[in-house]
Amino acid sequence: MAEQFSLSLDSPLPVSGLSFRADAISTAEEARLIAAIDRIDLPPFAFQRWTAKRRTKSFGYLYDFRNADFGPTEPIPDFLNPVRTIAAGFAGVATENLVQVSIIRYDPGAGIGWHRDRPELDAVIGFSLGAPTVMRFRRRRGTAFERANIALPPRSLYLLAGEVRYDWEHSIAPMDALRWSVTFRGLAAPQPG
Ligand SMILES: O=C(O)CCC(=O)C(=O)O
Ligand SMILES: [Fe+2]
Repeated sequence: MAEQFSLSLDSPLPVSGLSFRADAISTAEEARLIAAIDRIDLPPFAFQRWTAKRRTKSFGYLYDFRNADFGPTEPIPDFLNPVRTIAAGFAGVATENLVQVSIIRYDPGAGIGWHRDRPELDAVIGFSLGAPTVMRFRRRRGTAFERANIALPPRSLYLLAGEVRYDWEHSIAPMDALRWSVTFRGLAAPQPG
C-alpha cells in the first residue's frame, strides 16, 4: 500500500536529500526577479513533437528535449547573480559550480509531469516566485508508490540532492495561478577513472 506523507513547514523533511528554506529572498527581490524574467522571451517547453503549457528557458547549459542534445548555451544573465550566490550558499557549493539555470513560468493550467531531472547535472536548487504550490514526490516500492509532498511558498528555496534527486520522481500539479521558478543545477562530480 502506498504511504502518504503530508508536510508542514516545521515537520522533518520526509525524503532523504531534500532541504528547504522559507523566505530565502525578500519580497522586493522577488518582484525584481519577476520583472526581469518578464523581459525574457520564454518559449513553451518542447518535448519531441509536443509543446507543454509551461514556458521555459535555460542558461549556462541546455538539455534540448527535442533532440536530446546537451551542451553549453547562452551565459547565465547578471540579474540572477544574487540568487545564484544564495543558492550556492544553501547547497554548500561554490557559486561557479552552479553552471546551469532554468527559468519556468507556469500560467494557469500549466504544471510539470512526473520526472527525474536529467543526470548530466547534479544538485538541483529551486526558488519559487508568485503563487504557492506543492511539489509532489514518489518512488516505486514493489507494485505501489511511496509518496511525499512539500509546500513551496513564494520566496522559498529547496535543494534536491542524493536520494530525492536520483531515486524519487517529482512533479507539480497544474497551477491555478501564476508561478515562476528559478532552478540552478550544479556540475556533477567528476567520475573516477
Ligand atoms: O518549478 C519547479 O520548482 C520545478 C521545476 C522542475 O522540476 C524542473 O525544472 O525540473
Ligand atoms: Fe525537476
